[in-house]
Amino acid sequence: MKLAILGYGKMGKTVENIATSRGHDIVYKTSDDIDIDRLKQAEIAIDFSTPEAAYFNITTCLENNIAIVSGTTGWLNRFEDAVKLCKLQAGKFLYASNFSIGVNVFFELNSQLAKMMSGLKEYDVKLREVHHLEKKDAPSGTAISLADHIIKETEYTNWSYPPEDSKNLIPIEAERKAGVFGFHDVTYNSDIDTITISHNAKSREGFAHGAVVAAEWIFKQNDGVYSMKDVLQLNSTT
Ligand SMILES: NC(=O)C1=CN([C@@H]2O[C@H](COP(=O)(O)OP(=O)(O)OC[C@H]3O[C@@H](n4cnc5c(N)ncnc54)[C@H](O)[C@@H]3O)[C@@H](O)[C@H]2O)C=CC1
Ligand SMILES: O=C(O)C1=N[C@H](C(=O)O)C[C@H](O)C1
Repeated sequence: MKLAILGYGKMGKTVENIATSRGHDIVYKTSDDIDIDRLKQAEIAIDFSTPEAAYFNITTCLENNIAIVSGTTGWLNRFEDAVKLCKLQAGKFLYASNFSIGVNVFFELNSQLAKMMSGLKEYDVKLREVHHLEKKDAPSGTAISLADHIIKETEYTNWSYPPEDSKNLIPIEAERKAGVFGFHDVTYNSDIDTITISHNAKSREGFAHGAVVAAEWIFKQNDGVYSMKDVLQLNSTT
């Protein structure tokens, strides 16, 4: 595939290595405003930019008939607008708060566990995420996805950050620590015991690999808005 990389930072560079090793051509990469003529040389774009830039990058791709895969977090207040534009333009758009296969398995586990815990009123849930010091947004996109998945299965109505002590809200704690690529855990606590599930990323390879696999997958699909669930087709009941 002829690929454009929008956001040539830590993730953009890891994507470049993996995409090149899988035989793709990087025809355009930028860490700044898009040059549309250069973007148009690509068949598909992968965006790992910033919360401020992502929406513009995604919509610019859709307006120019370039399929777009985005993993940028912290811009989702505009997600529905991007979905509308994708449908209007008959484009291809895939978003994931986390592209790693392990985290997508963890998402399924989290939903299953939430379903099991939903009737057990003696337990309270909380989420925790730890990331490297350069991360711009908090809480992480992955933590928000985990909270949204729990909300779907239980009586919790929303999440809180910074964490609030409220029965209806799922508290999310965020910590910034050197060298952490991405750690998430979900804990159910009662007076009797504690149940915790967690995921720890050992590098950025898993995120970048998943994003390139998602780009290869969407390249072969019809127009539409897709998620990693569509790509991975994990064998689950949720
Ligand atoms: N979905 C997933 O699996 C993952 C998502 N992320 C997310 O990806 C994003 C990027 O993460 P990192 O690479 O660690 O950050 P980074 O700060 O290393 O890289 C971001 C790059 O975007 C550039 N940039 C700024 N304005 C731009 C614009 N208008 N157009 C294009 N590029 C622009 C910056 O100069 C920088 O080089 C973050 O939102 C992060 O949360 C990170 C890892 C995995
Ligand atoms: O910024 C990061 O590094 C990461 N961001 C994503 C998020 O916000 O969930 C995914 C991963 O945890 C790494």
